[in-house]
Amino acid sequence: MQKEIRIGTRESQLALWQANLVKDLLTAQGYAPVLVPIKSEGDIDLVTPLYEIGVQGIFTKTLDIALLSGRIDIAVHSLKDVPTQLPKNIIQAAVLERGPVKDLLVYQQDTAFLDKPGYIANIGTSSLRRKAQWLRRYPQHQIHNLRGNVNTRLQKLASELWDAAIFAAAGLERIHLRPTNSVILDWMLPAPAQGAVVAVCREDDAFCREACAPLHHAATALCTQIERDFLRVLMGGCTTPISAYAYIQEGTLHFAGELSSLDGQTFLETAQQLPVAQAGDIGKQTAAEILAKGGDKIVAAIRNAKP
Ligand SMILES: NCc1[nH]cc(CCC(=O)O)c1CC(=O)O
Repeated sequence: MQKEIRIGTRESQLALWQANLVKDLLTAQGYAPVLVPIKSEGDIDLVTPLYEIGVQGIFTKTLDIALLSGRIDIAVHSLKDVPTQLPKNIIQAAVLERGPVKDLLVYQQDTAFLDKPGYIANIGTSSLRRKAQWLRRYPQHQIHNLRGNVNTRLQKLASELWDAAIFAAAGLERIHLRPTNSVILDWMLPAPAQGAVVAVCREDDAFCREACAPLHHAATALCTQIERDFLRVLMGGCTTPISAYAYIQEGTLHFAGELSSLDGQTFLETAQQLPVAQAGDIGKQTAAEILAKGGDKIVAAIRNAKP
């Protein structure tokens, strides 16, 4: 009999969808995976000192601990939620082929409000990146905080008198919750690694690394690594108005990245195209250039604005 692979996941509908995807792919490879849903960090007795293992991300912390303590063998995450610095002894075992990348506007009535001059629309989002880009395009609009998982955020939008709210298309489309009243925001530059799913495991777990290897999608891994390099060099793992998107078309890697002030009024951006084979360091390089061009001042202002 095959050795069981325990896949740890958060309990939201999207998290379970992602974990089931990994489960199905591993099953197809002949493995015997089982899901281990794990409650959010508040429900767990945290004995292991976090600072010792260097665990950072609020979404990934609990699963990192479960992994390092041997309670699970693999953890599945939205790569967007994973800190750029992984904890010691945790590695990306597989970056899955990317799904929908863009952001999505879910509106209450229609989108006519976008073209009404002077109209002060109410828009829900808690993302600094979405807020900054939205306010640059629609400076008069009012942004409202909208937290929670995609299900609770959709409910909240429906219960508020807001005009619209912004979501990751991947989050809604994957669990078939994209409402008819929605439109892709093609002009909005997504978050680093948006739409990508990662399976992580312990570095010393040769069995799981081998099991996950066929799930790895090299092009997605390269593109998201470039995007996350851009984020890491600019700002580290904090939530920030940093956007980055890389994709490959006919051997050419296209990269766009942006650092914005919180109000969206000041921003520095980069757009690059180069052969895939030469693209590995482009996220790091362009982030360093942006810092040197005054990005350091934008970053300092963002840090100081934080409570
Ligand atoms: N920040 C939460 C989060 N993390 C991943 C997704 C959706 C899936 C993805 O972007 O890969 C979402 C929801 C959202 O941003 O609307």
